[in-house]
Amino acid sequence: MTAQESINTLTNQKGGVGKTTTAVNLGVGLAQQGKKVLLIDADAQANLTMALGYNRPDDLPFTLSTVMQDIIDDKTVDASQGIIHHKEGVDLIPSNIELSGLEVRLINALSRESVLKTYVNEVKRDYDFVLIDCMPSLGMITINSLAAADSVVIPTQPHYLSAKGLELLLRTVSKVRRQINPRLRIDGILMTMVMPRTNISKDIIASVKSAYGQKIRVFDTQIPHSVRAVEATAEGKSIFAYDKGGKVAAAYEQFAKEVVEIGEKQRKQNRADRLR
Ligand SMILES: Nc1ncnc2c1ncn2[C@@H]1O[C@H](COP(=O)(O)OP(=O)(O)OP(=O)(O)O)[C@@H](O)[C@H]1O
Ligand SMILES: [Mg+2]
Repeated sequence: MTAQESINTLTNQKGGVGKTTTAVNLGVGLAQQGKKVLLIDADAQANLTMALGYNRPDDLPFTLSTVMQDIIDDKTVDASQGIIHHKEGVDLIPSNIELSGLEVRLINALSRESVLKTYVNEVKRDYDFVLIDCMPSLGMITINSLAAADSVVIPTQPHYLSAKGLELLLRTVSKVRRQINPRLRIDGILMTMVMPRTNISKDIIASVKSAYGQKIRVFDTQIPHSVRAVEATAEGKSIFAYDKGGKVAAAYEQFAKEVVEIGEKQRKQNRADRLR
């Protein structure tokens, strides 16, 4: 497999829907499929950084805000500096609270939408997948993530799915596509924390499929609700390291395979389009 399969951003401006949990477990799941994966923590809350066991992100000397600030200041960036090689087989650009200050500084920066893209372009050749974990907002850093990405994965808790919220996100993606990043695709909606036996989950998933299924894929994989997922994060481990035989690990393994498959189909499609 060639490098640079895909740069995916996990976005939903709704908080607590499973973006970070999906970034960790999709990332490690892809690494277990033999892919080289870089995880980028694009949230000042640093949940992704902490979910991988770095409990004191504010002590880290080198984070996403360091590189992005260097790019804004037009300094040369040593792209590999500060990348953490994690023992579960993924690489990580961590984050900390300093990223919240950057949100404001970006407003006056030159090419303010493409600072993260400049960085990703430097590092992506070393990876098959770059996964960007967004914060729950549609601010400048999230716009930077959408500008840097090839595609968007939208984790959604069926319980909280708000049609209005999804519309806003889809409008933002369309706007980014028109104005900044024409190649941006939506890979699909991932149902997280699903309680399979409850009617509310079933009804909401069915209504999402009927409302959006024509335009947007709803991934076949659904991530079940389980306290194991919460415990794994608290321990600073992926679900594969924490509860390998459990249903959440099985679901994220299946999701990683689904993402690889979709990527392969997409590349075939891109090649066919180029030949046309
Ligand atoms: N499959 C699951 N089953 C049960 N709880 C889960 C599951 N996935 C995630 N959680 C828990 O739900 C909470 C929110 O998850 P997570 O932090 O991944 O969401 P997020 O979208 O990244 O949140 P934010 O918007 O704050 O960045 C966390 O406490 C997490 O441990
Ligand atoms: Mg998060």
